[in-house]
Amino acid sequence: MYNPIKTLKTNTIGTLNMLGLAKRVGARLLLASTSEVYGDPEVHPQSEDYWGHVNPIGPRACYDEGKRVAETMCYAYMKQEGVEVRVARIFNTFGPRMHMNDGRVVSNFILQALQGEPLTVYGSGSQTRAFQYVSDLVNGLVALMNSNVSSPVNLGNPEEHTILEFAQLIKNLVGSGSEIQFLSEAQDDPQKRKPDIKKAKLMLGWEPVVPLEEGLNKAIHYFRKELEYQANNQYIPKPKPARVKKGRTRHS
Ligand SMILES: O=C(O)[C@H]1O[C@H](OP(=O)(O)OP(=O)(O)OC[C@H]2O[C@@H](n3ccc(=O)[nH]c3=O)[C@H](O)[C@@H]2O)[C@H](O)[C@@H](O)[C@@H]1O
Repeated sequence: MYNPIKTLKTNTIGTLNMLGLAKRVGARLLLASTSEVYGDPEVHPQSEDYWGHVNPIGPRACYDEGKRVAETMCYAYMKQEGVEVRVARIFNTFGPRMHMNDGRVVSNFILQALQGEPLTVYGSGSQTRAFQYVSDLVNGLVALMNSNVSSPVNLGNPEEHTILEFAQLIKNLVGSGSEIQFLSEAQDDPQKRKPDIKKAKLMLGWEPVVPLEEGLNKAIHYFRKELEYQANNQYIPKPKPARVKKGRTRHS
């Protein structure tokens, strides 16, 4: 994490401030929680009743533990002060208008493929993720806020891929000649992640509808236009460098 103290303050003090405000004005509060509360999960797929597997002192802890305590605070305010809370556990999400340089895998791979740079895979690429398109998430959040479900709900697309498959898919969709470059694995990187969305289906009547390739094509289109625009303005964004330990680099 780029700034662990700021991440912790936002998740803890920020959530506390918002809960205080919600109590004062009688508002319903939506917590944008995360699949990261499950850590590097030993249960697969992850359902809401799984308590998770988080390293409390690792490099991701500021985010994982920050979100976990944010959830704890929501339920303390609900119980003690009657604040209405809705808690969405959001799984990996992408789409147009996502930040081009925040270092996440979708933005990195698309930028790298469009710029003819190597696609940087951390570790062997056998770790998995399931990616949801942003409009599906927004519909899920609206359904959750309009529901009477106060317990946490997973919002994600259960279509799971390895990161290496994902790199190849993006290369193909972009039509890029980029090579795939293997870098050292990121510390405490969750090895598997896939949402169990039975609860959202049953209680919200929600499920994702946008196929992965369709969503990726929209994101690629957006990134291409942004690059063109920024090239005309003399600014070429670069993918954020690998947030990994120094190590041996392999090429495929
Ligand atoms: O959606 C979620 O649940 C969480 O997902 C992400 O965390 P992460 O799954 O680690 O997302 P990425 O940083 O995009 O990484 C996904 C995978 O791709 C790998 N990766 C990432 C970037 C890259 O250039 N190459 C690469 O192989 C990572 O090691 C990881 O295995 C976000 O960083 C969190 O904010 C969010 O809460």
